[in-house]
Amino acid sequence: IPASNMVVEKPETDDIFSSVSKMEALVSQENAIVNMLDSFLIDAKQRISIIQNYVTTYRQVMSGDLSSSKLVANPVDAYHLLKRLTIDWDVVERVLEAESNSSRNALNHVLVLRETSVFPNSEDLHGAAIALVRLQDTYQLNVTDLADGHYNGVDHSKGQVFQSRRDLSGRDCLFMAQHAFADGYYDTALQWAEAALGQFARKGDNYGSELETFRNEVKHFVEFASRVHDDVLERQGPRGVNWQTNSHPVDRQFRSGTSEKYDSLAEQQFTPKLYQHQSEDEENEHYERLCRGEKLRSANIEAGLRCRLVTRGHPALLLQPIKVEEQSLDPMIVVLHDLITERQTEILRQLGEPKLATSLHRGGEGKFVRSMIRTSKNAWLQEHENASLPAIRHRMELATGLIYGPETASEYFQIANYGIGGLYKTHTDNVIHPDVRPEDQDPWNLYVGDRIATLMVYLSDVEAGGATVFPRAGVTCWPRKGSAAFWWNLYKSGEPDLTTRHGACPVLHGSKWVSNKWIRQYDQMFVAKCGLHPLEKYDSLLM
Ligand SMILES: O=C(O)CCC(=O)C(=O)O
Ligand SMILES: [Fe+2]
Repeated sequence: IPASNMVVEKPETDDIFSSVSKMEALVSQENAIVNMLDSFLIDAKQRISIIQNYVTTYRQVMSGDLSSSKLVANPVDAYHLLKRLTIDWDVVERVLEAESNSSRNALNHVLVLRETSVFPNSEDLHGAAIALVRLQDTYQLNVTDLADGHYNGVDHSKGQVFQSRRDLSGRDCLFMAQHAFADGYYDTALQWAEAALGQFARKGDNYGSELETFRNEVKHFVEFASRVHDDVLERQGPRGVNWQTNSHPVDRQFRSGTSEKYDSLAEQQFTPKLYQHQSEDEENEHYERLCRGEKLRSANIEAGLRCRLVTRGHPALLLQPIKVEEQSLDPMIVVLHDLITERQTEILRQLGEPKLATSLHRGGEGKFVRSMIRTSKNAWLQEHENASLPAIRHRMELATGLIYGPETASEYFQIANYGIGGLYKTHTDNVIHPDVRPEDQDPWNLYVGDRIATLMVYLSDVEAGGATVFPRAGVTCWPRKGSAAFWWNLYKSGEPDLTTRHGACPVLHGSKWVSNKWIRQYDQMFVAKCGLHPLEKYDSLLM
């Protein structure tokens, strides 16, 4: 198996939050635990009532100013005293013993589950908290509404509104505030802290804390976070690669002295910077705006985009043409509607599901790492694993005019599933890196060439969020089950075309599945020929 087709190493303890598919397993897990606790509770209540009876009877007998000598003077009472401390006490003792066995059993049951099957750990909880903080920020959700479990979809024209079963408590909001702060969202950290007070004042918490104590906790956090907020704003400005603040300082005194400076900073308006290099920070800004569905291109450019049916005169396509929607002409990015059938999307998902492992991406030293830059799980499928796969591949070949068959021509099907807030920050799909020496490149990549093009099929709809965006090209593709996005990663000269840098937006609601097919350069030499000019580009689909 070529090394590059297997970039996934299963981490020793795989997290759960990065895939909705894994999260689903937790639901039945919790159900089993609660059923067990339920029967524990029924028995326990019986046992508690026996103990309660013992105590109540004693208190009844001893009520008033009854002295010990009076009690034992009465033969019936004396008899009862002896009975309580013999027979009755035996029963209570057995009940207490049963109680401790039973709670130990319940505990063991959960401990075994924890050892042997999917069970989240604190990393998962932090992952989920960071995901929420980022979703709020990316989609500019109202923090107070979100604390109430209430949020709008991304596409405002659809008017979708989501409501969760439970809201966030004051303490949950403070937890979010701390995560926002640690992740450099100094502005939203303060909003979360404010929401924390609101929620706590209205509903208290489950742990019995006093409002006053909680207020103090929040106050300390806010004082510290505000100082850092103002300091960062003063020194570094309101926004950078890994921090953001409000436009003005929180501290009023600080604000009044230097207000003009901040006013002018706040007035700086966003103007799209397309088809050219973007700094990391600019790229992020474009990414987020596109994720929210903002249009960054002129109406003029969008007016030139067309839909077409492609047949290439091929019999199979005459019967079932490819429905092409141009998303961008330069760079060429197209969506192929209904490329594969609903049934085929299900097959790909089902085959991928049991193999999902946390996605890795290339980190600083060229090593594959897992991080919050790519939060999803993925799996690789070889064609022989299912009889439907060659047919899917064949349709892809017809659609794009490229060669997929031999091991050297395209990679296995990669199946990916995104979890809560799952995303993949802007990147290129290229695997040959211009700044890495040839001897340090993966020899397989040098042998078969770079990923000349990407064909990515959406295997699910996504209720909200989860678009694929191209910050330099100003394009947003919305997931639709069975449809695919196609673009070129290389110029005809073989140089990487960085205008197709792209990313996956965080999933706001739902579960997103995609399947990637990466086509390698050298086997395409007779169908995707090289050009004469270094910046010459390929046509959308090879005709
Ligand atoms: O999921 C998406 O929308 C994009 C995925 C992607 O770019 C990748 O897997 O390389
Ligand atoms: Fe990609």
